[in-house]
Amino acid sequence: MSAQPSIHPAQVIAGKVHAAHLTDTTRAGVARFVETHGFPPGLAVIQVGENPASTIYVRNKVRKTEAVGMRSVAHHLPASISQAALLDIIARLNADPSVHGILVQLPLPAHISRDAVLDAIAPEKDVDGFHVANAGKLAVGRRDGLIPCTPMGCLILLKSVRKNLAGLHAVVIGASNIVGRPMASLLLAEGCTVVVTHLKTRNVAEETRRADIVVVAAGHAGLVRGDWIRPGALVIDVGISRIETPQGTRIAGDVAFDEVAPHAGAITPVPGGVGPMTIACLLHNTLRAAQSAQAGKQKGSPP
Ligand SMILES: Nc1nc2c(c(=O)[nH]1)N[C@@H](CN(C=O)c1ccc(C(=O)N[C@@H](CCC(=O)O)C(=O)O)cc1)CN2
Ligand SMILES: [Mg+2]
Repeated sequence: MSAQPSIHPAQVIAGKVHAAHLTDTTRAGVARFVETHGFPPGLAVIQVGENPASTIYVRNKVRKTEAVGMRSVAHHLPASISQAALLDIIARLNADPSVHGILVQLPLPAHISRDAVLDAIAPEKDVDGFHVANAGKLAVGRRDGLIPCTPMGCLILLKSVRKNLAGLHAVVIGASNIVGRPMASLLLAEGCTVVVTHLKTRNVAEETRRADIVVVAAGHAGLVRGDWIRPGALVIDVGISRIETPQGTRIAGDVAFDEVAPHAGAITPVPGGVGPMTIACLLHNTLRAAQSAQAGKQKGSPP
């Protein structure tokens, strides 16, 4: 009998199921919070302009925030709003004790500085984890900051298939502040050897072929091909692109799923993989921010 190549279909990681579990845990935590303090955690969501994808994500965030028993405050602002007026709204939310989390949906219109807006959010209310203070804490290995939701979701999914990631070789494709860089910091904190590839990397496939873990956040549909992946590797696909096909629009990830799945040990699908974890982690961060705010008050209150 001739030897057959050892091809085992990958475990498909059900992000939706993991997101539902995390959301259940948050819902229970919110109930305990309300019982203890007599009011719910509050999340303010700011959307600027009419980006259709943002409208869907914001609507989902509001719905899911309320579904776990938290209070949601939505601000939908015109695309023409000035940066100063937006900063003013953020300042008011920073000062509002009933608001524990604040997020500004990205992308922002071109006339507004993303960094100026994100850094205006009080770091302890920055439930996206994008403020430079939270990014800095993560980068230096501190655990007391708020962690960006998508990379946190990726890590939870990775650990659902392999508890101990120490010593593994991880390759992150994409160096954005929202996914790639914080993902690299989280993997480093888990004990991985981490390579971050980006637009200027000469041969990305050469890097991924060595990897036990590949996290792809490139925004380039189907970038990662079957022969980029070493047998048994864990593959996390953060990409979401809308592709026009003769059958209509379809959502595609950055990984050519049908080619990669036969080689991978485990792989996330798109849709239904990382995406649902992003909002579940946002709710988790909001509860955590509310708990920290209350603990801070108790510490600071007179005996
Ligand atoms: N302030 C922020 N802005 C943006 C973030 C963010 O975390 N904070 N991330 C993305 C958008 N995003 C949440 O805001 C987000 C993207 C995708 C999903 C999701 O569940 N995707 C589904 C597919 C849904 C579809 O498009 O049809 C999936 O992958 O299964 C949730 C949240 C950019 N902006
Ligand atoms: Mg396999």
